[in-house]
Amino acid sequence: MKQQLGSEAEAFFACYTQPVQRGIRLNPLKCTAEKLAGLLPFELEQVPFSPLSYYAPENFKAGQEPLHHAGAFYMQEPSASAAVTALNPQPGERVLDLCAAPGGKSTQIASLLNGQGMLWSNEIVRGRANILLSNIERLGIRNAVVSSCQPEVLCSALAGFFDRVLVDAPCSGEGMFRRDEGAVEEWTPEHATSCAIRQQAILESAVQAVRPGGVLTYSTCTFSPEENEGVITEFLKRHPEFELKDTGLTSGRPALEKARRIYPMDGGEGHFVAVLQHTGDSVVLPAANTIKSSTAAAQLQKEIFRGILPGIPAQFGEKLYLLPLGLPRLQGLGVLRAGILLGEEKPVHRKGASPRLEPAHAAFMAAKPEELNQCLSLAHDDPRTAAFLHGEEIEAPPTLKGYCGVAVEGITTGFGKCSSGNLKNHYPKGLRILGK
Ligand SMILES: C[S@@+](CC[C@H](N)C(=O)[O-])C[C@H]1O[C@@H](n2cnc3c(N)ncnc32)[C@H](O)[C@@H]1O
Repeated sequence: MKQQLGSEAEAFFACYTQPVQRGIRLNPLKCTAEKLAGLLPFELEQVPFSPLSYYAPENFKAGQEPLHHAGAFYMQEPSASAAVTALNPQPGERVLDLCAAPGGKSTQIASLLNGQGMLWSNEIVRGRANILLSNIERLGIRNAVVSSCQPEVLCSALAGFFDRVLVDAPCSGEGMFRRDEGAVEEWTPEHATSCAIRQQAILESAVQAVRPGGVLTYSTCTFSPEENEGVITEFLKRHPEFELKDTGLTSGRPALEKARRIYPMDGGEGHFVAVLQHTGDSVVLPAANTIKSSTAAAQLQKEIFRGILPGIPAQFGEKLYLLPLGLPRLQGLGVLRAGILLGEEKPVHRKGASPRLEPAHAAFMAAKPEELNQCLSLAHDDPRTAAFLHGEEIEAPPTLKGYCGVAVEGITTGFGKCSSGNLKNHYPKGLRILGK
């Protein structure tokens, strides 16, 4: 680091005697900056890497905040938000996040797509893909596909399909040293070299998925030149059809002239970001999906939502979905979720009876209160909010009957089933706040 930073090395090492920098990112799909500022127990101070991100105090316990359960924000290390700012996704585009769990950058991409276009979030490790999916659900993202697939399989099946691809690569994690002692213990020079080999391999897969004219953004949270400038220099040698573009970031400092390095003294824990543009010719797109519309899914959609949302109501096994428009073929790509999970068909053990349609938590999370047929509105400090998040039955106006959303401060946070002035709790057991 002394060699890399020269006269700034002292300032760099001095940062390691300071507390870790934490960040919180607004989810504009569900909340506004004014609402967030009014309800959080600290002042919002903007970070220099993304207009949606703010610093958070070291002792802030997000999991205890009803607004976190509502999906109003995502906790993200401040400099990590720089990669998606540089990726610069535009509403209506198709964007692939190839190494996506736990979902910090995917949920940021979804915020910028603003419900238009398609986000494909992939995570190779299945257990981590489940965490990614739960964050996609919590933030109410409607237009995402979540998969757990090998990058080479996914990217060759979806060749040329994406306007923008993000590779937020697994790395030696030097930018994590202040918050994760495990990262310090794991670090060896050999580990950095093996990471660089893996990063090259992931980029070799990713490159196939980018359409001509499209953008490939590479990021890591390490300072090692081998995994950053080294990987990009090698990539450009192998791929003359790509050129390095300016990241558009003004914070941090230049690397390879157009890429960007962020160090702890720049206001975040540390990141490297490079933007590569495909300058090649046209490509053959993957086959479109031909999915039959399902009447059960359409019916469940009507039971939950007031109006018709864009998408294709579809059924796979007992599960009912509202699929995003323009999906490619999904077979063999380890897809865990496409679009909104509306709910499930449950068999009724009575002769001639049609199956019961049971809504899913995810369907309510993706809705604004005004889009729901029924919704119980609570203030964040209403004792029923805490009781609901603990999994308890709560009081509701007797006029509410059947499945009903629960909104905290105007943000849908879950649902329940109302009868006789009570709401039976359907807040998922795994998400409940334990203890009082
Ligand atoms: C830096 S993390 C991604 C963080 C994520 N983008 C976010 O912002 O929340 C890198 C991810 O790559 C995954 N990964 C590990 N080996 C991989 C491989 N060979 N190919 C693709 N992804 C891999 C890891 O499981 C990890 O979730």
